[in-house]
Amino acid sequence: MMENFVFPGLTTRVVFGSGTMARAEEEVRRLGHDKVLVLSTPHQKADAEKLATSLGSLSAGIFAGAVMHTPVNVTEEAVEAFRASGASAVVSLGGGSTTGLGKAIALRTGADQVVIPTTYAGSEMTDILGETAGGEKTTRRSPDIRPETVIYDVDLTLSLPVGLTVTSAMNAIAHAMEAFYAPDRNPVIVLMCRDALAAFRDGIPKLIEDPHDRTARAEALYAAWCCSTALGYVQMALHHKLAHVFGGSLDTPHAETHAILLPYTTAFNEAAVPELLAPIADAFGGGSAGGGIWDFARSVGSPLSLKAIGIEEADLDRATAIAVRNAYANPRPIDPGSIRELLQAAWEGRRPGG
Ligand SMILES: NC(=O)c1ccc[n+]([C@@H]2O[C@H](COP(=O)([O-])OP(=O)(O)OC[C@H]3O[C@@H](n4cnc5c(N)ncnc54)[C@H](O)[C@@H]3O)[C@@H](O)[C@H]2O)c1
Ligand SMILES: O=C(O)CCC(=O)CC(=O)O
Repeated sequence: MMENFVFPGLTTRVVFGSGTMARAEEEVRRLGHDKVLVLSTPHQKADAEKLATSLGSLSAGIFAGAVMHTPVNVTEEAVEAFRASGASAVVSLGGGSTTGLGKAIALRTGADQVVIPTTYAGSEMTDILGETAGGEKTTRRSPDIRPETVIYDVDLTLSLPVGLTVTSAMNAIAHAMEAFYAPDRNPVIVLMCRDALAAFRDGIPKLIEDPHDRTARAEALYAAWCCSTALGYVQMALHHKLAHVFGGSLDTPHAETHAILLPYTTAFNEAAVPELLAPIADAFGGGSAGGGIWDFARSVGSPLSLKAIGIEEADLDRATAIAVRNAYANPRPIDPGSIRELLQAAWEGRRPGG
């Protein structure tokens, strides 16, 4: 039977395709701005400079200091640069770290945001901002955080290294996984997530063979848009909470952390809501959602254990304590014992369900 639902509408304008970055000027002007600050990480500064040049008189300069997990001290420096530049909007060129910085600036100054994503992390379609201060990551949601315009340019993802292609896709799949059981899910989001799973399942092996396969890159970026949209309209639960604990308190790399935890959080919640996670088992096989996603992760060379990214076994108790501190809408009740068991399995890299 069809469940009751609310469909909130999709508010962010999306421009998708190949070569679409050339439309940045038109999109900024469409929002009514005549000065923008271009944002990037230090690694993508050359790309930001090219973009700023192409924006001509619209460009008020570049801030190329975005850092993973959005540290508040970096944001403060960027806000100062934004105010000094005379810009009224930001153009964020890069992965989730750059998008996060743009959101943090927007929240503090009211700036509009045009985001040009270059990974599959999926921050661009959400109203979520995670920020790190004092060794802890806190998350908030607000309509003021959600970007006004997103330009997906397939060409910009051709340079994404294979390792990050795989783990960033796993990060996106995690958004779909939690959307399937979110209390505020709706049929449109569920359809988008099903389509995204198939696109990643078929596209990622092709990108491992040939990272410049434009058709597969387009499929993967489309899938990333679907998953980001899902994350932007539903509540996050255990999986994202655990990823934030490791990222915020133990400074683990974001995409890898998601990739490693995903089979375990999936299996944990599958025990409570197998019917809601059936699309994952359908997409990846393996006899179960948790087992299927672990098999897929192994087949595409995704990291499989927390141990492999430098987490000490002794860190698991602290991570458990932080993870159970706040309540969130998880379909299976959470207690320290079961979370510690989940983390032990993820630390060792054991296949869920044997
Ligand atoms: N708020 C949200 O809704 C949301 C959602 C997902 C992720 N995030 C945040 O995003 C951050 C992680 O984002 P990420 O995984 O995209 O990492 P990232 O943005 O830090 O990118 C990783 C590295 O890859 C480089 N890079 C990005 N795209 C590239 C490309 N096409 N070619 C070559 N190099 C490229 C970047 O410059 C950076 O050095 C975290 O801080 C996370 O919390 C937020
Ligand atoms: O901006 C954040 O860090 C919170 C949302 C988020 O990180 C989504 C994710 O974990 O991929």
